[in-house]
Amino acid sequence: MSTPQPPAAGTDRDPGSVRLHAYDSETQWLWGAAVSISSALGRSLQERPRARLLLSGGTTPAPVYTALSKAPLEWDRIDVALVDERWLMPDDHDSNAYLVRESLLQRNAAGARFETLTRAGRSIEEAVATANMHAQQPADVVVLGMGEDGHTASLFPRMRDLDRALASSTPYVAADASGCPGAGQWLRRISLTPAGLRPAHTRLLLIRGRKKRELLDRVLAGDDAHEFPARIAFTTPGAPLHVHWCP
Ligand SMILES: O=C(O)[C@H](O)[C@@H](O)[C@H](O)[C@H](O)COP(=O)(O)O
Repeated sequence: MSTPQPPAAGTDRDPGSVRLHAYDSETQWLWGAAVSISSALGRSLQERPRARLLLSGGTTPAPVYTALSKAPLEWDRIDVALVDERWLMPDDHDSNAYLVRESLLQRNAAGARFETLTRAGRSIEEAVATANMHAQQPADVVVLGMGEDGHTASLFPRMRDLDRALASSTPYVAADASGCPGAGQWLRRISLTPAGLRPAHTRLLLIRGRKKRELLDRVLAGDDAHEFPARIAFTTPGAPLHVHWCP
């Protein structure tokens, strides 16, 4: 069987509720994704006093966040929060909060209001309760990533309590990723759940590289989120999923 070829730059494919935006270069990808996020936020701000943006960490999205920080939006009307977090304080360089601060909350976006998931002196239970309180305001835009094991947010294949997280009625849960190699050294985490993703108006998945493109095909070929938790990105009812990919 031949390797599936990605569509040409900028072409869109629509297998149901998933739209693939495939670009030839990193530059096209980061601007394509940044413009999509910024347009969605701009539309929300026309309709509501404030907009809410949920962001993932990982090694992929920083260039998109840097491009987005230059968008001419009314950033003081935008609340930025996290899809997930390792159980690290926001000033830890390995935290997702640190990544978002360094890449997005600069330039025009410096005036956005930022909600970290962790805070000194707060237990993980208190942090989850606070996240669930803030999430009463549904997200306008959710930016997801996908690990090479098919995880998204901090929902890992074979994670203890994955069932509970997938079935949770609350938008955030505490996660124990012991025994999940994809979690690296950060085993205690806080994660968005399908219940938290469901009300979002716009969903994006940012991925790069041939391996993730091939993984995406496998992920899209089924619907069991236990095998690949990233499937919640398109199996959770609600907005279509926009996948932005480049080699
Ligand atoms: O805290 C995290 O690890 C992230 O929020 C996580 O969900 C990320 O989006 C994926 O791991 C993809 O990461 P990469 O882009 O590094 O593959």
